[in-house]
Amino acid sequence: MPTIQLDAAAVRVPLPGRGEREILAPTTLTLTEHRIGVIGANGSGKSTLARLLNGLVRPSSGRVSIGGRDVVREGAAVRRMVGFCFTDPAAQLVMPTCVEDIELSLRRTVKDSAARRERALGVLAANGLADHAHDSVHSLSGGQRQLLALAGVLALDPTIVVADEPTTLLDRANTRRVGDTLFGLDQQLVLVTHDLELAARCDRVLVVDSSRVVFDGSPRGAVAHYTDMVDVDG
Ligand SMILES: Nc1ncnc2c1ncn2[C@@H]1O[C@H](COP(=O)(O)OP(=O)(O)OP(=O)(O)O)[C@@H](O)[C@H]1O
Repeated sequence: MPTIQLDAAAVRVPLPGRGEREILAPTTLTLTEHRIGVIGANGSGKSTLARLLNGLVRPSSGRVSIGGRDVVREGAAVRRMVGFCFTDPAAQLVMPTCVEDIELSLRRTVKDSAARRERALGVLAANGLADHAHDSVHSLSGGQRQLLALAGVLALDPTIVVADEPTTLLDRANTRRVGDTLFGLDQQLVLVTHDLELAARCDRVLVVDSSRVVFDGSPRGAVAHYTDMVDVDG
């Protein structure tokens, strides 16, 4: 698996007229496991940590590298390596039909339009969406929409998939479907989630609280740490 490296990476945002606020404290991590979970309360800094990994957020200080490539200096190369899946697939799905949406993902990598259509249909089939190729994106269920957004990310053959709460908007059956797809991937997975069952399927889990990683270890230890924290805080 590629090495995800954070060296004292911190994120600060300006507070108008009041200096700065640290939304991620200096964080040092070396992540090489296949499946890495990130759990923690709302607003704790999980998305900020996830977004650092493909340059959607830049470190204010410190350094982040993916497979030895710096996310700031080699941003384009890193974005090719790291596919990012958002909580709300609407953030990613912009074309009228499913096949056109996958074609949009492929526009830079497959120049010939007939080859692009064929490849897009193959990607849909591989993700259980073959029957919906020519359907409107809006006619899909929430789970199918999330699978389509994920298919668009996978079409680009990333070496790492970062998924930021991809099941938060889904019911239990669709959570299981999307979870099974994510955990069936050969690629390295960084999964931000509120679903402790999904977190338990990871190889290593980080717990984030008040802008810092407060636990880093086994899924069992992480879930126990997190539930203790919630119980203490009420
Ligand atoms: N660009 C920004 N400017 C100002 N504040 C920000 C910015 N980005 C994030 N924040 C704040 O930083 C904190 C951490 O946000 P983040 O989205 O990383 O949390 P999270 O753990 O992913 O939360 P959730 O589970 O609700 O998605 C929040 O209080 C958020 O409002």
